[in-house]
Amino acid sequence: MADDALVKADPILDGELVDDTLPQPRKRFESWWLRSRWVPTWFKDRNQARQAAKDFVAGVVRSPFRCLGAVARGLVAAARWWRAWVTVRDFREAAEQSEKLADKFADIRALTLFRWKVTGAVVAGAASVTLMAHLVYGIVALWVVAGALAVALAALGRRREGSPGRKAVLAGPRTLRWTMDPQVLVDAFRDAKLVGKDETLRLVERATRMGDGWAITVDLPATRKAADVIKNREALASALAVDEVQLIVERVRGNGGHAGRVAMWVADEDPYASAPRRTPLLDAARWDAWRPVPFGRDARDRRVDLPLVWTSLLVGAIPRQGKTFAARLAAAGLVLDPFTRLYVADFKAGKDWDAAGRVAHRFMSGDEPEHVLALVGWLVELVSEVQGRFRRMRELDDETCPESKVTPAMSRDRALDMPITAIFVDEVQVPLEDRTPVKVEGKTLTAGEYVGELLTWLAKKGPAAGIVLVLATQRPDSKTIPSGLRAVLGSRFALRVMDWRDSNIVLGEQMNTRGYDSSRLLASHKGVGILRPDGDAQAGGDVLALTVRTYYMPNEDWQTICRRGRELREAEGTLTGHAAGASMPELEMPAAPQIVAAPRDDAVQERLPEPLRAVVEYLEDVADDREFVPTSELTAALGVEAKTFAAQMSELGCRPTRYRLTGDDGRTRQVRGYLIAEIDQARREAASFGVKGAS
Ligand SMILES: Nc1ncnc2c1ncn2[C@@H]1O[C@H](COP(=O)(O)OP(=O)(O)OP(=O)(O)O)[C@@H](O)[C@H]1O
Repeated sequence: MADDALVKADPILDGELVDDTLPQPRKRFESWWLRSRWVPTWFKDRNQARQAAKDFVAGVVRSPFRCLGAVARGLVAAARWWRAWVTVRDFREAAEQSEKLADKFADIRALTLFRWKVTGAVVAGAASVTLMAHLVYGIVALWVVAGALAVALAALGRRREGSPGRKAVLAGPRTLRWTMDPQVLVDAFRDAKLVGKDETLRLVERATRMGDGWAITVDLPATRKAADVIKNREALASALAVDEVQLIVERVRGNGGHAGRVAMWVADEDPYASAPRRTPLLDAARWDAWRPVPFGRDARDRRVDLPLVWTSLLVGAIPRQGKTFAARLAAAGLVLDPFTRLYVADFKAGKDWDAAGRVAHRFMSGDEPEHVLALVGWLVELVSEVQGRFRRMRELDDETCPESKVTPAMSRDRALDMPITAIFVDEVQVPLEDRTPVKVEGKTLTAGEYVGELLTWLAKKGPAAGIVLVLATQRPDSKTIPSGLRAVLGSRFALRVMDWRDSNIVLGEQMNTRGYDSSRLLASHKGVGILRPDGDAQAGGDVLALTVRTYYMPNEDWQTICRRGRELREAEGTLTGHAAGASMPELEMPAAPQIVAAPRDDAVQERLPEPLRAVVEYLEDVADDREFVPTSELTAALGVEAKTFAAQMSELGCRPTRYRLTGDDGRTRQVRGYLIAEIDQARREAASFGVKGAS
């Protein structure tokens, strides 16, 4: 195809290198101007100035109508006052209340008559004065009188701050009224119980048109928190009469913000109803894996990029919501970097990932037990790769490797052989739930448990060594994804799930109470999910999480990207493994369950509670394949007192049992001790608890 042959060149940029990590000089006046409370915001910001000009023009155009309205209201108010005066209403009501109306009737009538006369005299006097003025000064006098009367009536009928006049029972749609009348916004905050009855908001930035919606920044009253507004976004959306997907509420952080400053944006219509956008990677000739990958757009149509290096990603959702599409987007950026090594395991066994076979170092698609065992093989391979990388990094000089972390230069240096290596596992619940037995260090585990352990180890240790883990699952429940694994996956993306518990499992505990619950997303909003970026990687600036609609990358675009990735690898000479046509190494597809060594994690071992740590170390030193170890042997070896030892071990979940042992003399005796499997179970539980506690 002709478009295959055409490769877009990188843009040629001309510029000057500026080290913006150094403190930048800023002119004092400029700094004062921008920070001062006395300088109006429209002098500081072009957008605000434009909006102020628009508001001014709108104000001028609307002013005759507003003036007319005020005069009419004034006329009504004056008429009401006069009626009450002329009928002596206050006197009459007081008499009614004290049940003396009959006694006072004559007085009231006399007073009414008198007030009518006064009214008549005033009207006649005013009319004759006006007439005389007209005769003396002509028509001008009439205009002056009418003008003075209008001004007086308009002043009487003007809307006073905080009293927007009489409210109709059915006020009609509230939508967007707040953009013109900030009092409506204050009322909405009060109705949503975000501010008290006597509290009000302070306008920081007036309502401005931004994209296809309106943005406004307000300060909450002292002690009220922006986090609560985010949490109760739905109530505020209801008070403003918009769908909650149209309302974006963010806390303003950093220098210009504080805990009570809220930036709101209200979309004119459902921001996800429009056609999805294609990924910009389609136009990129190549990509750098170290650059955050274009992932999607938020409701305000701002681009959201996802850093992948030095972190890992968990994608969770119910079926058909766009999980695979999201994971493929992350993969696309790495496919377009020829220095990246890819492992792709598609347990969905569909066609979605097939194109990755052209570029991947290891690739498989299937959901049989042999595929799970192949994955075990890959993971073991990656574990030893990570251990090897750390060993080699220790030997490198400080200039090449300043810390025990892969750098961009190191990842591209072929002599060092430490490329960014990403492993994508779609439908990761399939291997995690597999029950095929595998023997590890003489102990039998299910393949699922072992995959869980290996993935946890890789997610914890791998990122610094340039390993990126991307896992997608259809079943984000606590039984499928071990908590130890979840705790170490840095970035999370939750598309629609069944309930808030599943959402919390993907996004993290208590996220629903902080206003992030992906079970509330609409089924029709495919590809829309909540992204919780890695705190260290800072994908979304300072936000905790944000709603994103992923770019749309159908299969044909994905194939184009993979084809381009292959061409780039061919040109750089980095095509390896499966993509280069290498036959599957034995490790990849073992015929029978294989014995593989569990990775030893010194850091976790260090954190094991005593005396478990001492027991584990002793058993490792002895290194035999017994099923049972007598208590007497352990107490003698560790030099501890038997009773205390038994109590401590019980607390850690290891209870002693009686076991038949055959002695050297051939006689069988019953001894008390511990099953190795139980000790191992306690070790694993303590280790994963340690990870959770540390994170
Ligand atoms: N960003 C997007 N914009 C619009 N539609 C999308 C987007 N992402 C995914 N979709 C649509 O959602 C459908 C389901 O996507 P995908 O196959 O990724 O779902 P899945 O969650 O992986 O499903 P399963 O669990 O069945 O594997 C796709 O066919 C696609 O048309």
